[in-house]
Amino acid sequence: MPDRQNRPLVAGPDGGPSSPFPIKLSGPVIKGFGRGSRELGIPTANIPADGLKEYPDLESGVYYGVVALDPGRFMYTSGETANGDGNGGGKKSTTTVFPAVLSIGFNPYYKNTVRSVEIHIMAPFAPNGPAEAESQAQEKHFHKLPDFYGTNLNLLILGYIRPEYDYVSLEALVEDIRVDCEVARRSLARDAYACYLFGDDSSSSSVKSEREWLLDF
Ligand SMILES: Cc1cc2nc3c(=O)[nH]c(=O)nc-3n(C[C@H](O)[C@H](O)[C@H](O)COP(=O)(O)O)c2cc1C
Ligand SMILES: Nc1ncnc2c1ncn2[C@@H]1O[C@H](COP(=O)(O)OP(=O)(O)O)[C@@H](O)[C@H]1O
Ligand SMILES: [Mg+2]
Repeated sequence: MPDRQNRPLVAGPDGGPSSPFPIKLSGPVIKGFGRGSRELGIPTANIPADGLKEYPDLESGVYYGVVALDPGRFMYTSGETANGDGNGGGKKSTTTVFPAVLSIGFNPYYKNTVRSVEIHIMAPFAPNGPAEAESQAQEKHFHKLPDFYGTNLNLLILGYIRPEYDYVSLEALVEDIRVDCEVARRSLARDAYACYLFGDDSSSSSVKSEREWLLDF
């Protein structure tokens, strides 16, 4: 395993997602092994891996992106952020678009035999990006929502962070995931990525259509 001390805190080009991103995956939230919350303190919404068949070359690893949950089953009600709904305020849709970090693969630490897609949904942040203090506060506790098993989830993967690793301890795995959350937040706060979260009027037609897909349930 390479040096995990001095990791870059931003991943992917500043100009926006580049091929093969954005990658679209969706499906109902299913049960995993129950380790995310219980052992790591980091809940991950697992969705079926079938959608990966369309991307046979996609390597296992850790990615960042944006997520929406079917508002017919799950409605986000927290007023934690500056804009509350995470959509930048005053937008047509009230469905929250969340920043997310995810793992695709076999979880080498646990030696799974089946490939899984597991998404940790992070707290929404304001359109001008997470302030340093807000970011540090979020790092202390991983974001927890009420359970939403069975809810349809749409995911746009926007960038790649790192390969999956085995670890010497659970603490080392959790610490790397903490840094992944920071990398995802900083990467998504850049203008060419934040538009997927906030959908401002000046967004390009491709961003608009990808957001339409994201919010279509
Ligand atoms: C951002 C992120 C990065 C992860 N990186 C790794 C990793 O490098 N190696 C690993 O074995 N598991 C990794 N995991 C997966 C965790 O081990 C997994 O979330 C945990 O086993 C929970 O599984 P469960 O949903 O089946 O309960 C990562 C998970 C997340 C959310
Ligand atoms: N921030 C969050 N991100 C993802 N899932 C969350 C979050 N908060 C709560 N959950 C809930 O926790 C479940 C995941 O917990 P986890 O311990 O990983 O269980 P499982 O092994 O069944 O995936 C999700 O399916 C979802 O219902
Ligand atoms: Mg999980």
